[in-house]
Amino acid sequence: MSRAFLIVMDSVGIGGAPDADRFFNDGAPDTGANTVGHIAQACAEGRAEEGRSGPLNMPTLAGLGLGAGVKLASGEDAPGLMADPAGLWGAATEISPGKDTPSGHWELAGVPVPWEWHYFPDQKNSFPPKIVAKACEIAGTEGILGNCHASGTNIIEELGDEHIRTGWPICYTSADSVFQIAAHEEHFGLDRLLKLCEGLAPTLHAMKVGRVIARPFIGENGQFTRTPNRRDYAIPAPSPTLLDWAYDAGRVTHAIGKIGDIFSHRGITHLHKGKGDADLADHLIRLANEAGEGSLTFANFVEFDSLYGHRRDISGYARALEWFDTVAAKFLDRLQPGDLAIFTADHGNDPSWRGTDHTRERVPVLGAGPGIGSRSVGNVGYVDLAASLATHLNIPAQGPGKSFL
Ligand SMILES: O=P(O)(O)O[C@H]1O[C@H](CO)[C@@H](O)[C@H]1O
Ligand SMILES: [Mn+2]
Ligand SMILES: [Mn+2]
Repeated sequence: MSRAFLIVMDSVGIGGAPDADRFFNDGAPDTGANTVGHIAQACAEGRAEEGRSGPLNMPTLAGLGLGAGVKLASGEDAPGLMADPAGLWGAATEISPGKDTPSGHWELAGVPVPWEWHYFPDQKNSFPPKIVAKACEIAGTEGILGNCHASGTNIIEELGDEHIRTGWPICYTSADSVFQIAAHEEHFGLDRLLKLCEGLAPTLHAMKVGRVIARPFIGENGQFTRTPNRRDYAIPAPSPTLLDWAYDAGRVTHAIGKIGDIFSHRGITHLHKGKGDADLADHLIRLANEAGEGSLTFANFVEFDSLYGHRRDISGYARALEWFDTVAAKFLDRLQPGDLAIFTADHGNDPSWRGTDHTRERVPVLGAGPGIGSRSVGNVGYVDLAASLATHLNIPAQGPGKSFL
């Protein structure tokens, strides 16, 4: 028996998606977007100097083959990361018709999305009247605020005071298939916000809206901050995923961070959450020491995406990558003979790109563990990660993936 770890660095794409021309930011295609490549280039050119300095410094993940993966996926150089790979390395391509978190994670877990998501139009009154009416009915309010595409941090700054005055929830969406509700934890109430999201979810899921997301915030007088009590209510995956395969085979499955929400809490025996990625890193490192034989640990580190990608903050994203690299080193040091850990991502979110939405990209495949050795797996599919981890764990896989082990 051996252990498996699947670690998703949310939005850490490496460019080169063959269908990037079918995905958009601000109405223009994502062709050419490259999260890691463009951050590395900005760092090398001195354009990412806030709170850090110089070329992107990621010795551990670059050592496994991150820079080589960027080159393979996109043909571009990633200055500072072009070490000779010492791990199992490659690039993975998504086929699901969405560049969002559930699509990416489900496909990495072996299940491509078989349907088209419903997206709300980028216009005044993005939401149909029946959805607005349902939100009002559950919330017990005369109306909603927002009803448009927005950045979550901007909209609470704009509408936070009005929300406190009227008591109306702030409902907004983005280029993703999401219905997001921002509300004040004290004035509106956190429980009331969660009940509102939970109550709306079945109707929105029936329309193939991927997630209803609670976005609680605190503060007063135009000064508002979001709290860690975000909660995602996602449509269940259409068929059993890697988590279910492991669970059904009697294995222990550890979910770190958002994984529980993304998989509607299916196939999970242990949930490990935290206030931020630093807490999640502690969980990951602890589980490298403690996870039992035959277990699967599936982690998501969200702050690359939520704090820096959507905010188009290149320095911040670079700081997060450099910090995470030190976490990866501590984690890898604790792996045991027979273990396999794969670092990957769910989509891109190039902080140098136009707009504020995700970017369609390939993602890295970086496999490591004592005895795993160095080899290119080439260009694989997202689903092949699930098949490979199933092979490693010696459990039956389902769906279209092929193991690269
Ligand atoms: O701007 P915020 O609220 O962070 O929203 C972002 O977070 C959502 C879910 O990950 C994305 O769809 C994007 O809109
Ligand atoms: Mn994501
Ligand atoms: Mn995102």
